[in-house]
Amino acid sequence: MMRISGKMKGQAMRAAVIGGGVIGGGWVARFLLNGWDVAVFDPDPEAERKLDAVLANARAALPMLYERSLPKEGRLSFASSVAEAVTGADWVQESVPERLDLKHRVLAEIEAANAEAPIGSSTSGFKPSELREGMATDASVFVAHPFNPVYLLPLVEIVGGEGADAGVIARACEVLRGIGMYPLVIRAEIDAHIADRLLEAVWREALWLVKDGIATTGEIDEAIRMGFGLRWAQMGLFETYRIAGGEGGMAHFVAQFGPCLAWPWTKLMDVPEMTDDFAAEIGAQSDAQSGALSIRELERLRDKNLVAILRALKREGSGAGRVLLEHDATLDAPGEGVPLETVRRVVPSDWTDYNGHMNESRYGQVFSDAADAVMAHLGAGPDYVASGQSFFTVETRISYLMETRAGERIRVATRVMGAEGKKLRLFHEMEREADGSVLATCEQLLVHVDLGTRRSSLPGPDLAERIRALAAAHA
Ligand SMILES: NC(=O)C1=CN([C@@H]2O[C@H](COP(=O)(O)OP(=O)(O)OC[C@H]3O[C@@H](n4cnc5c(N)ncnc54)[C@H](O)[C@@H]3O)[C@@H](O)[C@H]2O)C=CC1
Ligand SMILES: C[N+](C)(C)CC(=O)CC(=O)[O-]
Repeated sequence: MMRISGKMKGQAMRAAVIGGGVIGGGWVARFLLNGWDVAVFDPDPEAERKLDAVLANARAALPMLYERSLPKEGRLSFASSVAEAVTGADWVQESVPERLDLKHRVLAEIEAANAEAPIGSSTSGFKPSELREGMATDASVFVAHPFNPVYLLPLVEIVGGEGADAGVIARACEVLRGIGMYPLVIRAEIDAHIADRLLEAVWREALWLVKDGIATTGEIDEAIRMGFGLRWAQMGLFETYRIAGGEGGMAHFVAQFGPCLAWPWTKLMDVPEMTDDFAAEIGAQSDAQSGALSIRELERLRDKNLVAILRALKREGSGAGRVLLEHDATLDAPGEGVPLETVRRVVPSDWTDYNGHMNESRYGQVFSDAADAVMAHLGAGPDYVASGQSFFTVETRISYLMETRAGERIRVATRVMGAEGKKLRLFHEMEREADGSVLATCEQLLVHVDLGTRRSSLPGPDLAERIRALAAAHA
């Protein structure tokens, strides 16, 4: 009977990743950057070098998604066998190539060395019942199918299949949420789960379009990224089509476009034969389209775009942006020490401008966030605002001392410099975490406000006393 470790917050959790290729490497990054220790086993002598490249990309991208710091990065180790990697692990993620005989062999080795940890398989297409065929116990492996790049995209399709332990699936989902992912539990096992079934239909049609000489690989990509690809990222398929039905919604959409399903718009199950010539033609078109950049360069471009898209979705709380907001809320908030630490984060790339450094408007945001953290520390956070009282900033003076670049970790230390009646004076210092250099300072004057009258007002005696105590501590 498998279980998930009952370790408490603060205790290092350990994942074992078996197979450190494209997907295994992504899992390693996702776990490590969320504070888990990770042991990897991969017989490829180049595995460590390749993993380093994936990790460098992940470190440059994932932390930018958050308004708070991710936990301290975990420790990475390379094991010399499956058994060594999985012994004592709290989670095992199998990510070896998509061959059932190989998966059976590796899963049996995992099970022999660790009969307790849940074993997620990254398989794109195999059903859990197929994976379990070679195993001694009944339900120790389930499908945990991620999407590339695993360190940025939240979706993991979870398929337990018949006989899976519902409690373990529920706990597995909790673990995945803890590392910022979105587990989608699929109720029935089918070949290729949900998403790859959809993707394969699109892939088949795209191959036909190339094969029939209708479109090149580049034209097909433009058809996706200039139009429906953008829609899919934020509303998916059904919600998008509901809107496409106008005020009549889905009913009108189905009435209008339902008959098209019977027309020869698609070739579906008719698969173009992948002859050597056809494979070479696709390869040549793809080289002409994207060959100017190396795969690593393309990965970095992809990651930058994904970070920007995800951060835009986060602003609206839509789609994957909602997952990010929820994960942000679980990360440790600053708000300790004298002076008070009020911001700790990474500078996202969309905060930089044509001069290649953080734009001045973003300093305003950082210091505004710092003031919010002071308010929360004083017990004047969102609940206080909802009760009809708040602070307004009436004056800000920022000194830009050094350049701040994308990807840098910054922290803000804040002192209460004075508190007289309705007025609260703050002084913020923004530092580069790596060397403690002061990058900018900010003097801020806030005034306590009654949100009912929208005029300045004295804070109540309890808040006034907390402000006085903090000012005294910072004097
Ligand atoms: N590439 C993709 O877009 C996606 C792949 N997947 C699934 O993830 C799994 C892995 O696929 P990729 O990472 O793309 O393949 P890959 O070829 O990039 O990586 C597989 C890795 O497994 C290693 N390996 C081979 N035999 C091994 C063994 N006995 N023990 C440990 N490691 C071994 C290889 O050296 C290689 O580094 C497959 O099941 C695939 O279906 C899932 C989502 C997306
Ligand atoms: C091509 N693929 C079947 C391996 C793709 C996936 O499984 C998911 C993805 O990341 O597209």
